[in-house]
Amino acid sequence: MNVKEFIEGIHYVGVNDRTTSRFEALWPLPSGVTYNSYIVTGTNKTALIDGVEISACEKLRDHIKTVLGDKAPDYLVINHMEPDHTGSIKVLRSFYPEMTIVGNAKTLEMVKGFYGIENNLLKVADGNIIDLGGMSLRFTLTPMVHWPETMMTYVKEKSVLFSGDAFGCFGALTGGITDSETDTEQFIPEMYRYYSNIVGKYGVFVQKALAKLSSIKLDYICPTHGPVWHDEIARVTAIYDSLSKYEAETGVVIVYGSMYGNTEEMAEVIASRLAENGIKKIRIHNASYSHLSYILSDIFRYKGLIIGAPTYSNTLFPPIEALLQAIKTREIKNRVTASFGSCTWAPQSVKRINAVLEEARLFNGDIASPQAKQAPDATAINDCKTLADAVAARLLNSSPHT
Ligand SMILES: Cc1cc2nc3c(=O)[nH]c(=O)nc-3n(C[C@H](O)[C@H](O)[C@H](O)COP(=O)(O)O)c2cc1C
Repeated sequence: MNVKEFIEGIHYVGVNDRTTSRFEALWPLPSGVTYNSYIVTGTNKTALIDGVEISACEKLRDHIKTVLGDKAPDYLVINHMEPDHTGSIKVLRSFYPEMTIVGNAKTLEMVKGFYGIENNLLKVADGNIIDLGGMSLRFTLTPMVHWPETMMTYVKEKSVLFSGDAFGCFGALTGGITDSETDTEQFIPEMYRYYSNIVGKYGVFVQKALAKLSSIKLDYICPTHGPVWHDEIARVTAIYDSLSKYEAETGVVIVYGSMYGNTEEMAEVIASRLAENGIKKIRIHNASYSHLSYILSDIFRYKGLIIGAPTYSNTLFPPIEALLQAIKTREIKNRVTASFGSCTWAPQSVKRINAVLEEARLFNGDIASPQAKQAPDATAINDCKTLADAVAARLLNSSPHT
């Protein structure tokens, strides 16, 4: 049972889920996920911060009982309405009818809309404080750090921030609750994947939230997924700062689609030539086999992006079309991009890749796109090498993390 008083007066009461295979019915969960919930105990009142997904509700209730016995929490604070945190609130309400649900104006509208709950609600605004007795909850609105209602809750007396989805990651906990007690290397890649897929579109809003939080003292960050951050606060806030500015490391992601190996051969030539040019961090994805979430995670991480595809029914091979739309949706910026493709009679794939890159403001028109007709011939191979040289030169001449 994951119940632990990790700071005096603050308990972790969250739940591990190792059976749901896809988060939001989209993102694979090879190591599971957590639904984090916390209890803050003051001398007069108690507050449950964030709830859990409906299937985890019974476990959450057991955890609450372990901490509070038969007493009900006085408040349930909702930092984020997404049902992986609120799916349980109707049932929790039936367990604890006297518990007041706390949220901002947008949250409470959603509480009514999703769950039909209209009574015993407390509306809070930016900067409002609830005093629990020796512990206080201060609310900071951080809209669009995922949804419009998202907010964070700060306990000044302990310098603890309940950050909602921000700083969260996929992966169930493996015994330890805080980063001091666990191997965080299992979670950091999953923080990149979580950010890129779930929060990535909202970089501007993450920057606004980071600015709002910059003056407060942070000893613990308690997100809704993954471990509680304490020792590694500087590391995870730097990751968030960098990702939300669309900064990237020197490295190249090559993503390609290929049915019969012709486009794949071009990808291999490009990768070899990049390596000859001194690029070490090269990540290659066959888009029919790598899950989109891992491809996007690498694209957020590395500065170079080279996309290749065959022409398919007079347009683009479908997995690459889907990838391009996902890139566009996330408004990814500041990448060195290039494209390549293959066809048999009428080339369309490169035209389409470049058109979507252009719509996404990611098109570098000065790097030519190699095209193979049937198997790549000497000219196509040579053009792939020229492309790799141009991308490498751009990357090696720009400073890392820009
Ligand atoms: C279902 C299907 C649709 C295709 N549509 C086109 C097309 O519209 N125009 C074209 O020039 N080639 C088309 N091709 C041919 C491929 O683009 C070409 O063979 C290419 O080299 C395949 O690359 P790959 O070996 O990387 O899969 C099609 C091939 C398949 C299997």
